[in-house]
Amino acid sequence: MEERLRRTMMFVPGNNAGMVKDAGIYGADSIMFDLEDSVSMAEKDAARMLVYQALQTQDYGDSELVVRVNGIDTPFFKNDVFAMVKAGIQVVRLPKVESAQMMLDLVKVVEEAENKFGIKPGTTHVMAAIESAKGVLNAPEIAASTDRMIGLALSAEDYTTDMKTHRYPDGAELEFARNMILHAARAAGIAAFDTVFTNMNDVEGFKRETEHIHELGFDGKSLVNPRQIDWVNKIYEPTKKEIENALDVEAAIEEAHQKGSGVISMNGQMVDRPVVLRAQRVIRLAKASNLINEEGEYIEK
Ligand SMILES: CC(C)(COP(=O)(O)OP(=O)(O)OC[C@H]1O[C@@H](n2cnc3c(N)ncnc32)[C@H](O)[C@@H]1OP(=O)(O)O)[C@@H](O)C(=O)NCCC(=O)NCCSC(=O)C[C@@](O)(CC(=O)O)C(=O)O
Ligand SMILES: [Mg+2]
Repeated sequence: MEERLRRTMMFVPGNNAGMVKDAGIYGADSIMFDLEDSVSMAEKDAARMLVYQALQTQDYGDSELVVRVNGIDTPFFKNDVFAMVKAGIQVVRLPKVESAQMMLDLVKVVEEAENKFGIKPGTTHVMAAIESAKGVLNAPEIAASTDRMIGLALSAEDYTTDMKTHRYPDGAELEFARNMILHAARAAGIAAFDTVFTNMNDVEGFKRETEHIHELGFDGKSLVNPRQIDWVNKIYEPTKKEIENALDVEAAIEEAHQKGSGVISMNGQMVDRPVVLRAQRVIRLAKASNLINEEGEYIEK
């Protein structure tokens, strides 16, 4: 199955009826309804109900639908998971994950809910938000905890609090966590999401951070505002040179396969499986940015 692009995962406060209703119009790769920290204690039940109803009635287009449920140790957790699974959510994001066991406990409840509501077992995927030193150190076992996992996310607001620091413009305080999470995710074959950037007035800071995590190899970022979607997409857009090279690689490997080989030389450059995989990702990103036409050619903008 073709890997899904997950450049932008936008938080939508689950108690904000307007935002929940319109969340589909911005073109986020993933929409993440939040039942946790953006919702006050008094509104937990109302938010769950609002998101449940929206999932039944709204059209969110091609966006992947994710919900951040309340933590496993809260009185809201089980009701959140049951309601969201019943509503057909695609991914349940568990906050403040510190061990593989927490993911297994989540999966047990997801399984119960799938059985209860007659949903095909295994349909609902899960992901973990890493928000503490313990979570970062256990990232490899968390990433590999269950076949339902689609990704790990760094949650820098809680993480920096746990580390007794705060966020700095150069992001040095996050480098270890970023690298651990990225390596754990890649080793398990799942996605890695960088953290939210919450200062809406610092557009340059947001872009600098996104360029950095793009270079490191993150699939994308968690976002708090729709304006951030285009900025991320622009940074993840491949260049004309990268796209043309990827198209040449596809053609060259096709020729190699026809000759019964898995490797070929293209302008003196060896083309083999890893080069092909990179080219395929470039082509997926280019298609998502409308930079390749039906005939598979680069579109000059
Ligand atoms: C930041 C701000 C207040 C700015 O307000 P502003 O008013 O300046 O926004 P404007 O740009 O003016 O809005 C223009 C139009 O977009 C609409 N619109 C805006 N935001 C939208 C949105 N998110 N979804 C859909 N629609 C949206 C809006 O309704 C308006 O629509 P309209 O009136 O029709 O024009 C607002 O965005 C917002 O509330 N964001 C969500 C905050 C949130 O969810 N926080 C919790 C997650 S973090 C966390 O918990 C930390 C973490 O756990 C994270 C981890 O784990 O990763 C960790 O530890 O790190
Ligand atoms: Mg948090």
